[in-house]
Amino acid sequence: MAVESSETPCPPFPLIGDEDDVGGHENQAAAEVPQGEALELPTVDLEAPGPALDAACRGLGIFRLANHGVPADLTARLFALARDLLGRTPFPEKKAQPGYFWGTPEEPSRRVRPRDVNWIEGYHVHLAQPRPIAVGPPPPSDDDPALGDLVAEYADHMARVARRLFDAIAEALCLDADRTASYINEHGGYLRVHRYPRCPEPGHHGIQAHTDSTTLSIINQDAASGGSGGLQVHHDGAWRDLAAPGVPDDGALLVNLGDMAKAISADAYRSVPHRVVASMGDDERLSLCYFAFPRDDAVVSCDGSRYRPFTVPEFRAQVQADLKAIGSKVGLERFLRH
Ligand SMILES: O=C(O)CCC(=O)C(=O)O
Ligand SMILES: [Fe+2]
Repeated sequence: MAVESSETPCPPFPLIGDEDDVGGHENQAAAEVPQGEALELPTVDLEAPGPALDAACRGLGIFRLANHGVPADLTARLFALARDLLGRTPFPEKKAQPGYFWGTPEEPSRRVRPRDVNWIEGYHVHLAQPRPIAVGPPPPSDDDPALGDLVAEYADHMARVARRLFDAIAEALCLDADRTASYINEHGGYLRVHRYPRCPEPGHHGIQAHTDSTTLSIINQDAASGGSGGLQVHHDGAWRDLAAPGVPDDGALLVNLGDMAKAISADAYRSVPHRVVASMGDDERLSLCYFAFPRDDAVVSCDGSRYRPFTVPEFRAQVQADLKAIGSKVGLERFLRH
């Protein structure tokens, strides 16, 4: 049995209670690593990143970003539209829309257990596609915004923020002009609009633990999600919620570094393991996530690095091969020099 009927907006997420292979398995999510105290994140000011940026990248690998210049009303309109589209549209209609995804993309070669299916749905947008961006349904009338138009406007802000941030990172890492230009492709990459629907059963993840394969990722969570909103970071041997910001709804973005930032800094910067717990209370979580990678033709390398030089297409191919063979990403360890 699944939770959904064809009339409801909820995708057909499977329940753990219906698993037929539970014998001998512990509930992984419940049995896991201890939960530590909420983590206070440093704040970096995009207008004056200074030494705080380098320190945050070396320390936690995740920080709040203030003074980013993304208009609050653009974010609010995007969240309102996404909430409406994803929260009300019957699932069969949603799944026919361009860019829609839900759950965990299944590898044909392996069976994903119900407890491993992510309780998430949303829209996935490749930013390199020509505009107008084809995502979601057509707007009901010419006076209504198309999801693709709002996403395009938001993506332009993300590109500006990512470039500015990366220029400051490149300066801190003393990267040459070529690497500064090519280690982040701010107009490529992708953007995801996430909804974590309410989940009726404990033990599920919104997104299971992972590191991003990006240079950097920028997360914007809706105000209703509060401080942490289900996002957790693995730090000092425990999963930690994020402490609420000093000022509620301070409008800051969250930035986390990914594997490419770790590689180009010879492990000086952290690619932080994180996950999202499934939405259990009354608030369901929404987030806008922007993912930026090096250009495809950039050779990712760093003096003194443990990793051999590689390109993003090589890295992606390895991740896909590992997902197929063992069901999970191995990541940078696959690129260690011998
Ligand atoms: O939705 C979020 O806040 C985080 C999602 C995430 O970690 C990812 O998509 O890689
Ligand atoms: Fe992530």
